[in-house]
Amino acid sequence: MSAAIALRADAKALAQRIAWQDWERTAASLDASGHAILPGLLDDAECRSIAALYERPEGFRSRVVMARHGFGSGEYRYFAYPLPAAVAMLRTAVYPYLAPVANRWNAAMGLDVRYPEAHADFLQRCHDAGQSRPTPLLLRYDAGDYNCLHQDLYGEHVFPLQMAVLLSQPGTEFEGGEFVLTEQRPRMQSRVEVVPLRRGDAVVFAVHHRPVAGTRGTYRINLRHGVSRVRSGRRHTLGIVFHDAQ
Ligand SMILES: O=C(O)CCC(=O)C(=O)O
Ligand SMILES: [Fe+2]
Repeated sequence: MSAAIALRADAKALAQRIAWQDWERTAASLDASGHAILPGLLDDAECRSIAALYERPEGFRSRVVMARHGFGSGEYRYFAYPLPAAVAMLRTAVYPYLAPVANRWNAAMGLDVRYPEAHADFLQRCHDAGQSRPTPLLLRYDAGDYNCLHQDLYGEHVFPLQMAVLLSQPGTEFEGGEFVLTEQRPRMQSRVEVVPLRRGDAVVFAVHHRPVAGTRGTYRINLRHGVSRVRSGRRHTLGIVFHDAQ
């Protein structure tokens, strides 16, 4: 079998895995808690081959050493365009399932921005506004590394949901390094959620805020995400942000 045929077969399998996710449950979970797990989005071979790209810098536009910026410890690289096929597929094929949630959230929060059905149309909006640098990224953490709580905002245009796929197996390849989310509710103390992921699972989560229905109407809560300290081993993640960067 030629490499091209193998690649097409993989693309079909990945497209099917995306389509077969329970998107109704995902939307309900996003509404209820601001995040949702997509189990087994990538298979082990895909996780391994995407993580291995980290050692091939020619496919990336930049490298960030987190400690230099006070972001934490560890490093990441932003992919260059054209994105690797699997990364591009994840971004364009997952987006249409999330756009209706994003539109509902904006309506609930009284925000006028609406998102088109196709990712290409949203990217065009970003690019027309000068946000044209690709934001999908690959992260690498070794023992002692962590990612401080943050929000991935890269300009005026923001798609309010993003996704991270865990590429390493907890318990065998690394220990610690939990994905965490915090929610800052108005006039209340912050709440933290630890998201249990296995290799190949993705977490979809709010980039910066989400609506919550209260007794006196809908209010907006502020979210941040990060990664607790990796206690041993090496942990890789693929980050999919749907807006591009200035
Ligand atoms: O490594 C992680 O799990 C989180 C990565 C992250 O901050 C992101 O994908 O935006
Ligand atoms: Fe992030």
